[in-house]
Amino acid sequence: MTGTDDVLLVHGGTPLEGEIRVRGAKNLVPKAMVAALLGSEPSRLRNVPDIRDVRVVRGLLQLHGVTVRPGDEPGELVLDPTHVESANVADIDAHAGSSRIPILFCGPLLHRLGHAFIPGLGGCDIGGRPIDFHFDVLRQFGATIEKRADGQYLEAPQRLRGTKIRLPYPSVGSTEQVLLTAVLAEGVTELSNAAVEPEIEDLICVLQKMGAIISMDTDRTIRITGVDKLGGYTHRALPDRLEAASWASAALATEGDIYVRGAQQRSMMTFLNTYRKVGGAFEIDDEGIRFWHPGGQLKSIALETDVHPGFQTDWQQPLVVALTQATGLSIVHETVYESRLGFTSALNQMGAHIQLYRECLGGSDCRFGQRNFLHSAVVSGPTKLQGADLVIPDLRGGFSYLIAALAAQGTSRVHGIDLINRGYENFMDKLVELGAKVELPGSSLV
Ligand SMILES: CC(=O)N[C@H]1[C@@H](OP(=O)(O)OP(=O)(O)OC[C@H]2O[C@@H](n3ccc(=O)[nH]c3=O)[C@H](O)[C@@H]2O)O[C@H](CO)[C@@H](O)[C@@H]1O
Ligand SMILES: C=C(OP(=O)(O)O)C(=O)O
Repeated sequence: MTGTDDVLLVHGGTPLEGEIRVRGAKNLVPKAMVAALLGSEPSRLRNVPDIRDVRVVRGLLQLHGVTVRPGDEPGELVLDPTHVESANVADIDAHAGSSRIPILFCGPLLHRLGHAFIPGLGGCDIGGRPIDFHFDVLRQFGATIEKRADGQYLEAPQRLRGTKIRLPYPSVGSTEQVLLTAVLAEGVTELSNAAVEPEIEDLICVLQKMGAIISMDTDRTIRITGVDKLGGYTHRALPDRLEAASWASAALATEGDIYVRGAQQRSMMTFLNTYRKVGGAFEIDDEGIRFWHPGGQLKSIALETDVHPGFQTDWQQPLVVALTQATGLSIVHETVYESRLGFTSALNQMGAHIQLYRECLGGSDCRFGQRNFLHSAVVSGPTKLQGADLVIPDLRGGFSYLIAALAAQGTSRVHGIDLINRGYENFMDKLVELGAKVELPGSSLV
């Protein structure tokens, strides 16, 4: 989708109603694909969504000699790493800026080839997003790293060695970096202050199936005993709890009713508690979760994003749109990313009342309180939203703009919708299935 195709006209005011399905998690699937690189046999990954981050990783794996082909069932990939080889730097560099996943190729490539080239990373522009923890831990394993103009060059002169690591913050990517590196390193690795998101647990399940030895304590400590060789895996990816929550927020903001097939209670407990506090209704069965607006007024809340088991930061932006419809003052304290509230200025143009603050509002102090970042918000509601011209800033911000446009009176022009394909499978088809009145300019209602 490019040029004018990248604009969507959204005619708001219709509740979203019906059923959609979420497949494997954007924040697990590409990493499980990278894990396949560590094996000496093919792996089978099921429940793979057709999203851009998956395509990027597939391309990078293929450049390194991994064959990737569809498996027997829809959404299954077979990844064969038997002939891993060095890739051309210029070919890898063509993926610069496309996703955050390339950084996770470091450990597997160092084990398989003794060297790795990592291009500039992409991902959402919601903060500085440094990768210092990643390189600090890789150095501790024994890797050397050289930053050049086009990217990072890494080498492992000898087999990487297990080590004792304490992360300064429970970073998801850095925890995964340690896991993907430690499993084949010599000796034991002890990682403390690790992230323990459900996607990390699922990655550990993948690695255990391959032959890794990994234990998790209740105090954010993960111990990995390195092994000499790993095999392949067969794994069904856990469902995307972030996409599921986005549709749940869309149901609330548009006064709709959406059954999200595939949504799982276990990984969404914190979201579900918050949803209930706001006044949203849900019903859980074996196949998914139905989310709906039960009528009456929504309630304002105090919300703080945090690492798991806290309220996931990627749930924040879509839910804020629903909070514009709640009665009273809601407080949102974003503690994971320093710049994840900028998207609210467009909501204000649509009629919302959202004021940003540099202070840590709503309870605890976070890393950003003394550093001048607008990372707290007060949302006053309810406010009627009006259609507007919107430019999508990032993945979840983009989905939030779609929700806002659907909840608004009148027509919105949403620019940059291709970005949403990075993490939401077939979102246009799903919108149409739910009764949204959306239109690509120049064509009839889709
Ligand atoms: C592809 C993927 O899985 N993305 C998810 C992953 O991102 P990602 O793995 O990039 O997020 P991290 O958990 O690493 O980042 C959390 C915080 O740690 C900081 N940090 C991180 C690494 C580092 O080397 N130095 C550093 O300072 C970041 O700037 C951020 O403030 O976890 C985030 C937190 O749940 C989610 O929002 C993203 O959707
Ligand atoms: C921040 C996100 O993703 P990424 O880390 O891929 O940018 C997200 O999924 O909301």
